[in-house]
Amino acid sequence: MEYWSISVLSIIINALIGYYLFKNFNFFKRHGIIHIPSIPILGVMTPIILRQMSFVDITRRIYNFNRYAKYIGLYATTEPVLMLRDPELIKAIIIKNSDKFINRPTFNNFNDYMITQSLFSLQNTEWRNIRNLLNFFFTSHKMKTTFNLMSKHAADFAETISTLPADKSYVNIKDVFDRYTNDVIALCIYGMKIDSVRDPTNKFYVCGKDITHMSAIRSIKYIFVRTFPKLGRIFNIKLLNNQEMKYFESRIKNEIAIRNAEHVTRPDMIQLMLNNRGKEGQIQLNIDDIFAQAYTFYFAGFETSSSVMSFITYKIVTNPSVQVKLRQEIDELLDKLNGSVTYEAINQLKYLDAVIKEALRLFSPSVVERVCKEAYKLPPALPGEKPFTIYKGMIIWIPIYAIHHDDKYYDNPMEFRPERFLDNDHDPPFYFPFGLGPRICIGKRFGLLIVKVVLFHILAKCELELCVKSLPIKFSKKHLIMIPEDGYWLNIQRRNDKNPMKNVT
Ligand code: HEM
Repeated sequence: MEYWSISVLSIIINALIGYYLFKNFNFFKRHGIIHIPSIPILGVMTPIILRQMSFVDITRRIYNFNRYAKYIGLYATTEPVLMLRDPELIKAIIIKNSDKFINRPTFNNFNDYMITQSLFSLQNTEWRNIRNLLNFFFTSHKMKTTFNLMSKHAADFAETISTLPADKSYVNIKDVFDRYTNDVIALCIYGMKIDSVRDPTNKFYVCGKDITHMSAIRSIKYIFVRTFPKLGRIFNIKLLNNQEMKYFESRIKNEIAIRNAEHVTRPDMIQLMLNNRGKEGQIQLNIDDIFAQAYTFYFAGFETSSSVMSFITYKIVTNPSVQVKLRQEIDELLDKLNGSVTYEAINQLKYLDAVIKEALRLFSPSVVERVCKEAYKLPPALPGEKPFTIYKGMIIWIPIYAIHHDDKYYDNPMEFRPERFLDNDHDPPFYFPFGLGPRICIGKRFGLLIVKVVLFHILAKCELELCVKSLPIKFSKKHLIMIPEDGYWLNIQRRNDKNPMKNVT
């Protein structure tokens, strides 16, 4: 090819790339919408990519950009996104008009089956059918059965950590809770007995931890595929294509094969999906679909629950009067029940419930996302401005964390004060740590139970204290979700005061 034709071709390619990268950049200015300034291409994700700021802090900065705006524009990389600030508008969109905002931004462009087929990513009728099927696992009736499995496991776990030798009693509680959560999810959702607390190199745990870990490289791939879906397809970029994923997949599929061969049934979620096979009019899932959902529940439940446990423990240890009150409440219940604990009884522990709710307010997820299915007209963001119509395909963010930290809705929002949730029949109106509308977290009951049960057993048996390695918790700047930066260390001792928990069942 001649020199001049190469030059022309490269000018055209560069112009196309430039157009593609910058075509949206004036979107909000053109529409006269208040928006947070950011640099082109990387947009508000710049501090995440440079690891300067955690994602929750970024969302709070955008939210606080203007205290009076009903919504604020932003560029998440090259994509224009609308962050809704006004709770009434949020409810109108996500609850009253949920049919127009039922889906999350598409993950269809990912090249991993377990991502595209997961309940998290599915859209419209496909999502609704699977959600209806899986909802059954999270009914309160089903949770009672799950409680028995969970409580036995948690009692055993509390016994193990309460008897650590003195030189090992400084523990990284995040690591310990990771293992505990792994084992409980494996038991209650897959029907598999794993003991990664006593067996630190347990392969299922090691692989599970790897495949849920948003490493720097995975986060970059994730942002890249979301920003340039077509290129993601062309280069066949996968997030979960490693040995650990293959091992995890083989363990779940093997469990299914054993059940098929031996006609074994278990009260878990895998069984729920298997039982649907061959039933007329019911959704039929093949083995890959079942695995995709199994993976989703691990991915969605593991880091969230374990981080919440760590954050709550941190708040308990740094507020000793809270630990005393919790212990009193738990001891009184155990006295009353003669050392045995039931699903109904644990759910009556009002102070424990308030501590968990308050911790979930302070450490809630950053945002939930929806994508618009049909044009939707909004009032002006600020008085005197023009109304704006959200277009089909536009992404909206609901900033849970920022709303939970807004002093308009919570007095001294940074303060840990469980009393906010005591003596109220209803949660505060703008409280939604599990999201909202029809796509609210399906695992909410399970997540609350797993946290409640483990705290109950730990506080009944152990004394938690700060240790020389305890540092204030910081959010990781390496992750899109909120997790403590370097774990969290504390000292765990067996309780030696009056303790009715000697023979707890
Ligand atoms: C305890 C901590 C947890 C928190 C704070 C949490 C929070 C959330 C949030 C904010 C969402 C998005 C909701 C929305 O878009 O409106 C979500 C979705 C979801 N969560 Fe959770 N979650 C937790 C535990 C769990 C557990 C234990 C499981 C499973 C065992 C789970 C499974 C899911 C699934 C599958 C979805 C997607 C639901 C759908 O699209 O239909 N979560 N969660």
